[in-house]
Amino acid sequence: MSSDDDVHYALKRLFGFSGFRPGQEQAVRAALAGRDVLALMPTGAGKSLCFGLTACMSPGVTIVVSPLLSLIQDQVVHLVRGTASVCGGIPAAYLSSEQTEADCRALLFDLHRSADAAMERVPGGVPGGAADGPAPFCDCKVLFVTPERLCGASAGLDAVLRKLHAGGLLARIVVDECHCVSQWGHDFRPAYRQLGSLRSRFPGAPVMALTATATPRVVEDIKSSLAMRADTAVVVNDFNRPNLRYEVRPKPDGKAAALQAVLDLVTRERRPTDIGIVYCLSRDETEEVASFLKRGGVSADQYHAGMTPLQKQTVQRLWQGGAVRVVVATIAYGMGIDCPRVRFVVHFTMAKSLEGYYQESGRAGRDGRAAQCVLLYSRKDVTRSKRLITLSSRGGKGARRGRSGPAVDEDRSKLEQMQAYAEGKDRCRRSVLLEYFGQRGSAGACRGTCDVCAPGKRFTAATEPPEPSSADSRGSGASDSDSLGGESWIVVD
Ligand SMILES: Nc1ncnc2c1ncn2[C@@H]1O[C@H](COP(=O)(O)OP(=O)(O)OP(=O)(O)O)[C@@H](O)[C@H]1O
Repeated sequence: MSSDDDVHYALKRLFGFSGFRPGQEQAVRAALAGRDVLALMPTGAGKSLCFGLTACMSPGVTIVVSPLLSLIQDQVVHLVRGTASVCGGIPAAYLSSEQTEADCRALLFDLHRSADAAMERVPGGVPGGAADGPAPFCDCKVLFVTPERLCGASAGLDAVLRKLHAGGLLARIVVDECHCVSQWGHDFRPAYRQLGSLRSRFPGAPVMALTATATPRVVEDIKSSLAMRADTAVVVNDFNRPNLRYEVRPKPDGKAAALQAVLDLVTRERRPTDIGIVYCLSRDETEEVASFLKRGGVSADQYHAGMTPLQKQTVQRLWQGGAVRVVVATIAYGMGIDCPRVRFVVHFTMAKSLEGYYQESGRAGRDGRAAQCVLLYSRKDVTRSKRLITLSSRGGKGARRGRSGPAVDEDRSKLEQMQAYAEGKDRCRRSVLLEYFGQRGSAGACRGTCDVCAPGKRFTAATEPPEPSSADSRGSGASDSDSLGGESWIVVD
């Protein structure tokens, strides 16, 4: 186990941060003590640091399973470039189908070499690894892979992992966005289910699982699906995002009026420099809304799963740079979008679950400053979503695949809870969200920052404190720790 000073020194030396955010230190310390860790931290809380720092402080290579290539690329860039000016860049890499054969082979070769060196250090090649002395240098400390790649038929990767494991250099297996493991989660991904086999494939390698959205039922499912140990440290943060202002407005009847409502919101209620996201249900709808906004003089672009990786990257880059103000997106624009200064998130169509809503609206205000989250609600949209759920059991177009029986019932029940949130007139929006994640005792957390607690109030830019002079309040990455999200954390042993 590392001493207090070691962990703080490494945080400053590697990431340039002078303090931890809530929950980070507990997760890192438990992991460094060799325990499995399940961390539930709200969007933007800094989950990547939990595995990044732990990886740097552990001998060997940490494998990070992440659901999307775009997310993986983003995380690698953040780890390597984000720390470049502080420590020269944490060595991270990824394996994907988009890399050339030669690049994949070079990376696997490097890992093989490290594992061989580890075996040579031990008399007779008996695995002993880290405990037997300083680990040999390995060019890669964090290796990102998709679940399909890790559990699929990649013989090269499998051989490397076995060798690293035998040499005691498989430091940890991290399952990012681990709610994808669960059928009861809102983003179930069949390949995540197979990750449970990693425990028997690599006995002794600790597991760290991270998510921003998991109900108590999903937490139990994650623990058993990943075969996490009985003494797993469960680090649960306060999910409250005090800087987000929640509001539900009736969506005007008729397409033209609904589109005008979004345009008004983006132009009249926001500053011309504010960037934001408008979520829609379908690709066609994103195109329609983006075109309308553009005709209304707003620089907007659409983003959905039907676009090429290059098109998606371009939109994301332009938006993060401020050249595009509004991204009109399906839920494909969600996990891993890490732009600190998003001032508004509008749901043109209701999310299909409260987890989805929490995660999508949670893209706003990651710099800790006030941000507006508006849901435009119409019963017709509920009907559309219900139809998609029914289609999903038959594998219809635009529907979630692979849903059947109890999972479809679960989807219906989640939609009903979302509908209840939208139609609720007397329950604080914030409390409904927090209680959904099992965080009771949230009364008083809102302080008039939702439309139920402050009836008739509009949480526009005019009601927010003035912008600081520097456009990006995150700064160089060498900032102090800030209190994004709640102040408290709980560790359940
Ligand atoms: N201790 C800290 N002090 C200051 N900034 C931090 C700290 N930890 C993380 N950050 C910054 O916070 C931002 C968000 O971190 P990160 O992307 O890991 O969040 P996340 O929890 O993975 O969010 P999401 O679930 O939405 O993807 C990053 O830019 C990161 O550099």
